Amino acid sequence: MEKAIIAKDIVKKYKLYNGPKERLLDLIIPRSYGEDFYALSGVEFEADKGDIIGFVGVNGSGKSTLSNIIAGIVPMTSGELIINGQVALIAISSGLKEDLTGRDNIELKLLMLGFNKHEIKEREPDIIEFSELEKFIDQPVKSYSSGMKSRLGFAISVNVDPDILIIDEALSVGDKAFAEKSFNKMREFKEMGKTMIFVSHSIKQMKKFCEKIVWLEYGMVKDFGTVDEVLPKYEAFLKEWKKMPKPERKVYRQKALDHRKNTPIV
Ligand SMILES: Nc1ncnc2c1ncn2[C@@H]1O[C@H](COP(=O)(O)OP(=O)(O)OP(=O)(O)O)[C@@H](O)[C@H]1O
Repeated sequence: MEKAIIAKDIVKKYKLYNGPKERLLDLIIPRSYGEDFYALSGVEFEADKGDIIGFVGVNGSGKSTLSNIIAGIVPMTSGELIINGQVALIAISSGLKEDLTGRDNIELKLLMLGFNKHEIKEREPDIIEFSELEKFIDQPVKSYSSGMKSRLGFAISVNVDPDILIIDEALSVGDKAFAEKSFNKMREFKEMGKTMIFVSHSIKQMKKFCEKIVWLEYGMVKDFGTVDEVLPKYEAFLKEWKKMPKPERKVYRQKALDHRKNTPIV
């Protein structure tokens, strides 16, 4: 089976500062201030061409960081990432320029992807129609609701015909009818053999749509396998997690982080 994504030992390190002064001082005197924080460490998974993979995990587990690294928006600190094909990421307001109008955003995004003026004019009406933003398309994006931004982002991304489509929570905002239309579009993509990564807190959507699951926990892969293998375990965990009082969650988190400390990071 041809691979669309191979991720090996992906690490993303951020530096956390106590305020802007520390950040500035760290710039002037390198490595003088700030604390290392690993948003991802040792992340590994593979996607075959045509796979639909769900990223799950509680808040802050690293789903968006991993999505952004795969989309080339955020650089990784270390690791190896092989991507076969063009990637499009749809996240709430991802990559939209707030001061530009919806139409300008469409044109800019397509220009950046290498489409010429003629091709842009040809695709624009389909994008506007799909987004259902006809009345607002010449208004600045900063006046849009998060649902409207998500619709514009979705309409652009599916119309540029990517090989790998990442949808990060973009269908959790906005109306049900648009989400249904988007799911139909995604089913079309699936039939065309495109690879998709779907990030959502909705187990129902995961079951409906995904074939494989990457379960992230504090920046590490807790489990990777088929939906039938991984989702029941994740659901059982979530049930316990929701019942867990805060101090217990802290202990759980610490155990996971200690485990990571004992796992060498290359
Ligand atoms: N630019 C940044 N600087 C410092 N820390 C960051 C940065 N971006 C993300 N993080 C941290 O990295 C961790 C992973 O964040 P990420 O947004 O990837 O998680 P997530 O699983 O997508 O969470 P959610 O479900 O809440 O969207 C979090 O602890 C977050 O605070």
